[in-house]
Amino acid sequence: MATKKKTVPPKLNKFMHPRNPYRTPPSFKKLATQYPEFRAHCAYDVAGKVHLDFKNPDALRALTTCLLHQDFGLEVNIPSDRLVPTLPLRLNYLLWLEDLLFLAARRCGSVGSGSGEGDSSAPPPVVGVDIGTGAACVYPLLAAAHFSWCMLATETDPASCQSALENVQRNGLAGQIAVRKVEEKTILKEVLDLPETLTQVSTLKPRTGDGGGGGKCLSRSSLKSRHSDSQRWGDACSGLKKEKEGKGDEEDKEKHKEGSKTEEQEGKDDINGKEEEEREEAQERDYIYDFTMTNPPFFSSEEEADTMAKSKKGRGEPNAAPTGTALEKVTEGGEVEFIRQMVEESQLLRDKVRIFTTLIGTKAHVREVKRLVQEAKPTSCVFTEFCQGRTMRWGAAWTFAAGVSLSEVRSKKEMATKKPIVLLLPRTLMSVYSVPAAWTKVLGWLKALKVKVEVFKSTKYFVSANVKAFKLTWLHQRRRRREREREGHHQQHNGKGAKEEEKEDKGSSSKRKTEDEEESENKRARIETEGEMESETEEGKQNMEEEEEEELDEEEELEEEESHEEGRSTDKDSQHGDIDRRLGGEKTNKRWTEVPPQV
Ligand SMILES: C[S@@+](CC[C@H](N)C(=O)[O-])C[C@H]1O[C@@H](n2cnc3c(N)ncnc32)[C@H](O)[C@@H]1O
Repeated sequence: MATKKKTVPPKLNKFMHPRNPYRTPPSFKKLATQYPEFRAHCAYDVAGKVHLDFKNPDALRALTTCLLHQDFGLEVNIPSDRLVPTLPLRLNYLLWLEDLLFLAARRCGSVGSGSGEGDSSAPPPVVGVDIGTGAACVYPLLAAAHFSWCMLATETDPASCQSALENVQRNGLAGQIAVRKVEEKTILKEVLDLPETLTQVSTLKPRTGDGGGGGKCLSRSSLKSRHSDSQRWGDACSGLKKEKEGKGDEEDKEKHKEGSKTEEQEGKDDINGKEEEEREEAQERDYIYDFTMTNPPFFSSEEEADTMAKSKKGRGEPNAAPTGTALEKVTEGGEVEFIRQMVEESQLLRDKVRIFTTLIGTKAHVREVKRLVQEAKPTSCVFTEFCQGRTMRWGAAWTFAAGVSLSEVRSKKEMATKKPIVLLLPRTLMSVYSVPAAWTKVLGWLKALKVKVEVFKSTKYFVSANVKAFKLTWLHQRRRRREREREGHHQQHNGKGAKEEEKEDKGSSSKRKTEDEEESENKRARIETEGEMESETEEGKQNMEEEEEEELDEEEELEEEESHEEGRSTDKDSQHGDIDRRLGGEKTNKRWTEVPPQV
């Protein structure tokens, strides 16, 4: 009897964050040699290849704790009845945050609003908040060890809170990470604003010297240089590469000052005036927290958690064991309700927190979260996807800070899906063929079209701007093209015989089918990507929603990647899945070359 072939979804590692060290999977062989507790869960085949039993929660726990030790110098204890965090996803989220922070630093002065205590010349450290840190305290520990950020970690579950605290102390990071037990209904407002919390946070500072991950204080200035270096590994922030080519901000500023005002500069000044004002306003504001992050409990009830864990969704049995308790997985109203409350509270804390973020566990919730975030009317918001192994997660970030456009941070997947449009201006259009001259030309055209232009940065070498269309002329493009084609076809048809027409029809229908398939593929890619969406005008928003609705109607439910952890999913994370198939020291040795040098 023929057995049904199991569909294996494609691996998404190439879309992992460019600086994620686990883009190249770790060597199990090496890990097994170094860590007996990991070796205890390994089996060797005749070729000497190491296999891990992903269905065994203890094996998953050993993998995570050994990697945390090997790669970040962290000693972490994960209680046997608590969630085992997978590291590739955790790093993807943190690295995305780093990109957002860099953007905020570039756009509105200092990032790092916590204490710069003791040394008045030292730039203030980055201070972040992890809501629902879990027993491992994984995000704060990685944030402290690898990025040198200071963290406030909150947790409702007393046992997890105690375990988190012990993990922090075990790693000598109590001066850099504060852990607070909070009440269930508390998310942001009731904890971030408390005088006790503020006192606690004001004493935090990055550990001097080289922490586990080798990080040093990642303040505003170091964020800048870290990112310049990191461009060698990838272009997480659009436009940054070109900025580098522009030989740095300072030099540009000087040149700007020195030169007399040219025609081009006057054109720019118009737009940049408002931008400057916004930037100054943002600089004046003193944020206590640079960001908040959370991996919210996902389910609304234990029954839902069970059903989801058992649901195969056409992907076969879970490859890895679900870990975590109901306490960690369930919250009243589920993930969306948790995020709704957080968004609501973020409006009250707009002057205390620079960037709010959340992880979204399933694609089905992304649209609702977008709506919630946009309704809060942030100055900017962005949505992204986190790809690792065969698992996808989504992220949302929003800010009320002036002059920050979060959508400048693009995910690799989005960049790969959306091809850039390249237009070359003919030399004959300008007497001087330079970037400023070209920009003046383009700006003239855009003004004539009454298009809204927001300039992010303008130098001698490049201009980065956000251009918002006056109205959505591209909507229903496909339908319109079809109509045009049909009209043309009818006109032709009048002068042709029936046989000839039939022949043609066959040809065009197969061609149409291929076009349809192609279009559908593109849409699928677009929907899967769910790229960033800036706050738009009301009309824009509505149109965008219509467009999305159309896409979703046509595509129906896209298969979602879900992870083993928290019982959310059926598929393994790359950390737990890919790696056993890729052994060998060479790849492993190369792994860390993907991480930019610590600043
Ligand atoms: C899905 S787990 C995430 C744990 C960890 N951050 C991680 O990513 O591995 C969610 C955690 O949030 C905690 N939690 C639930 N509601 C909370 C709230 N209102 N404030 C703080 N923590 C909460 C749960 O106890 C649980 O530990």
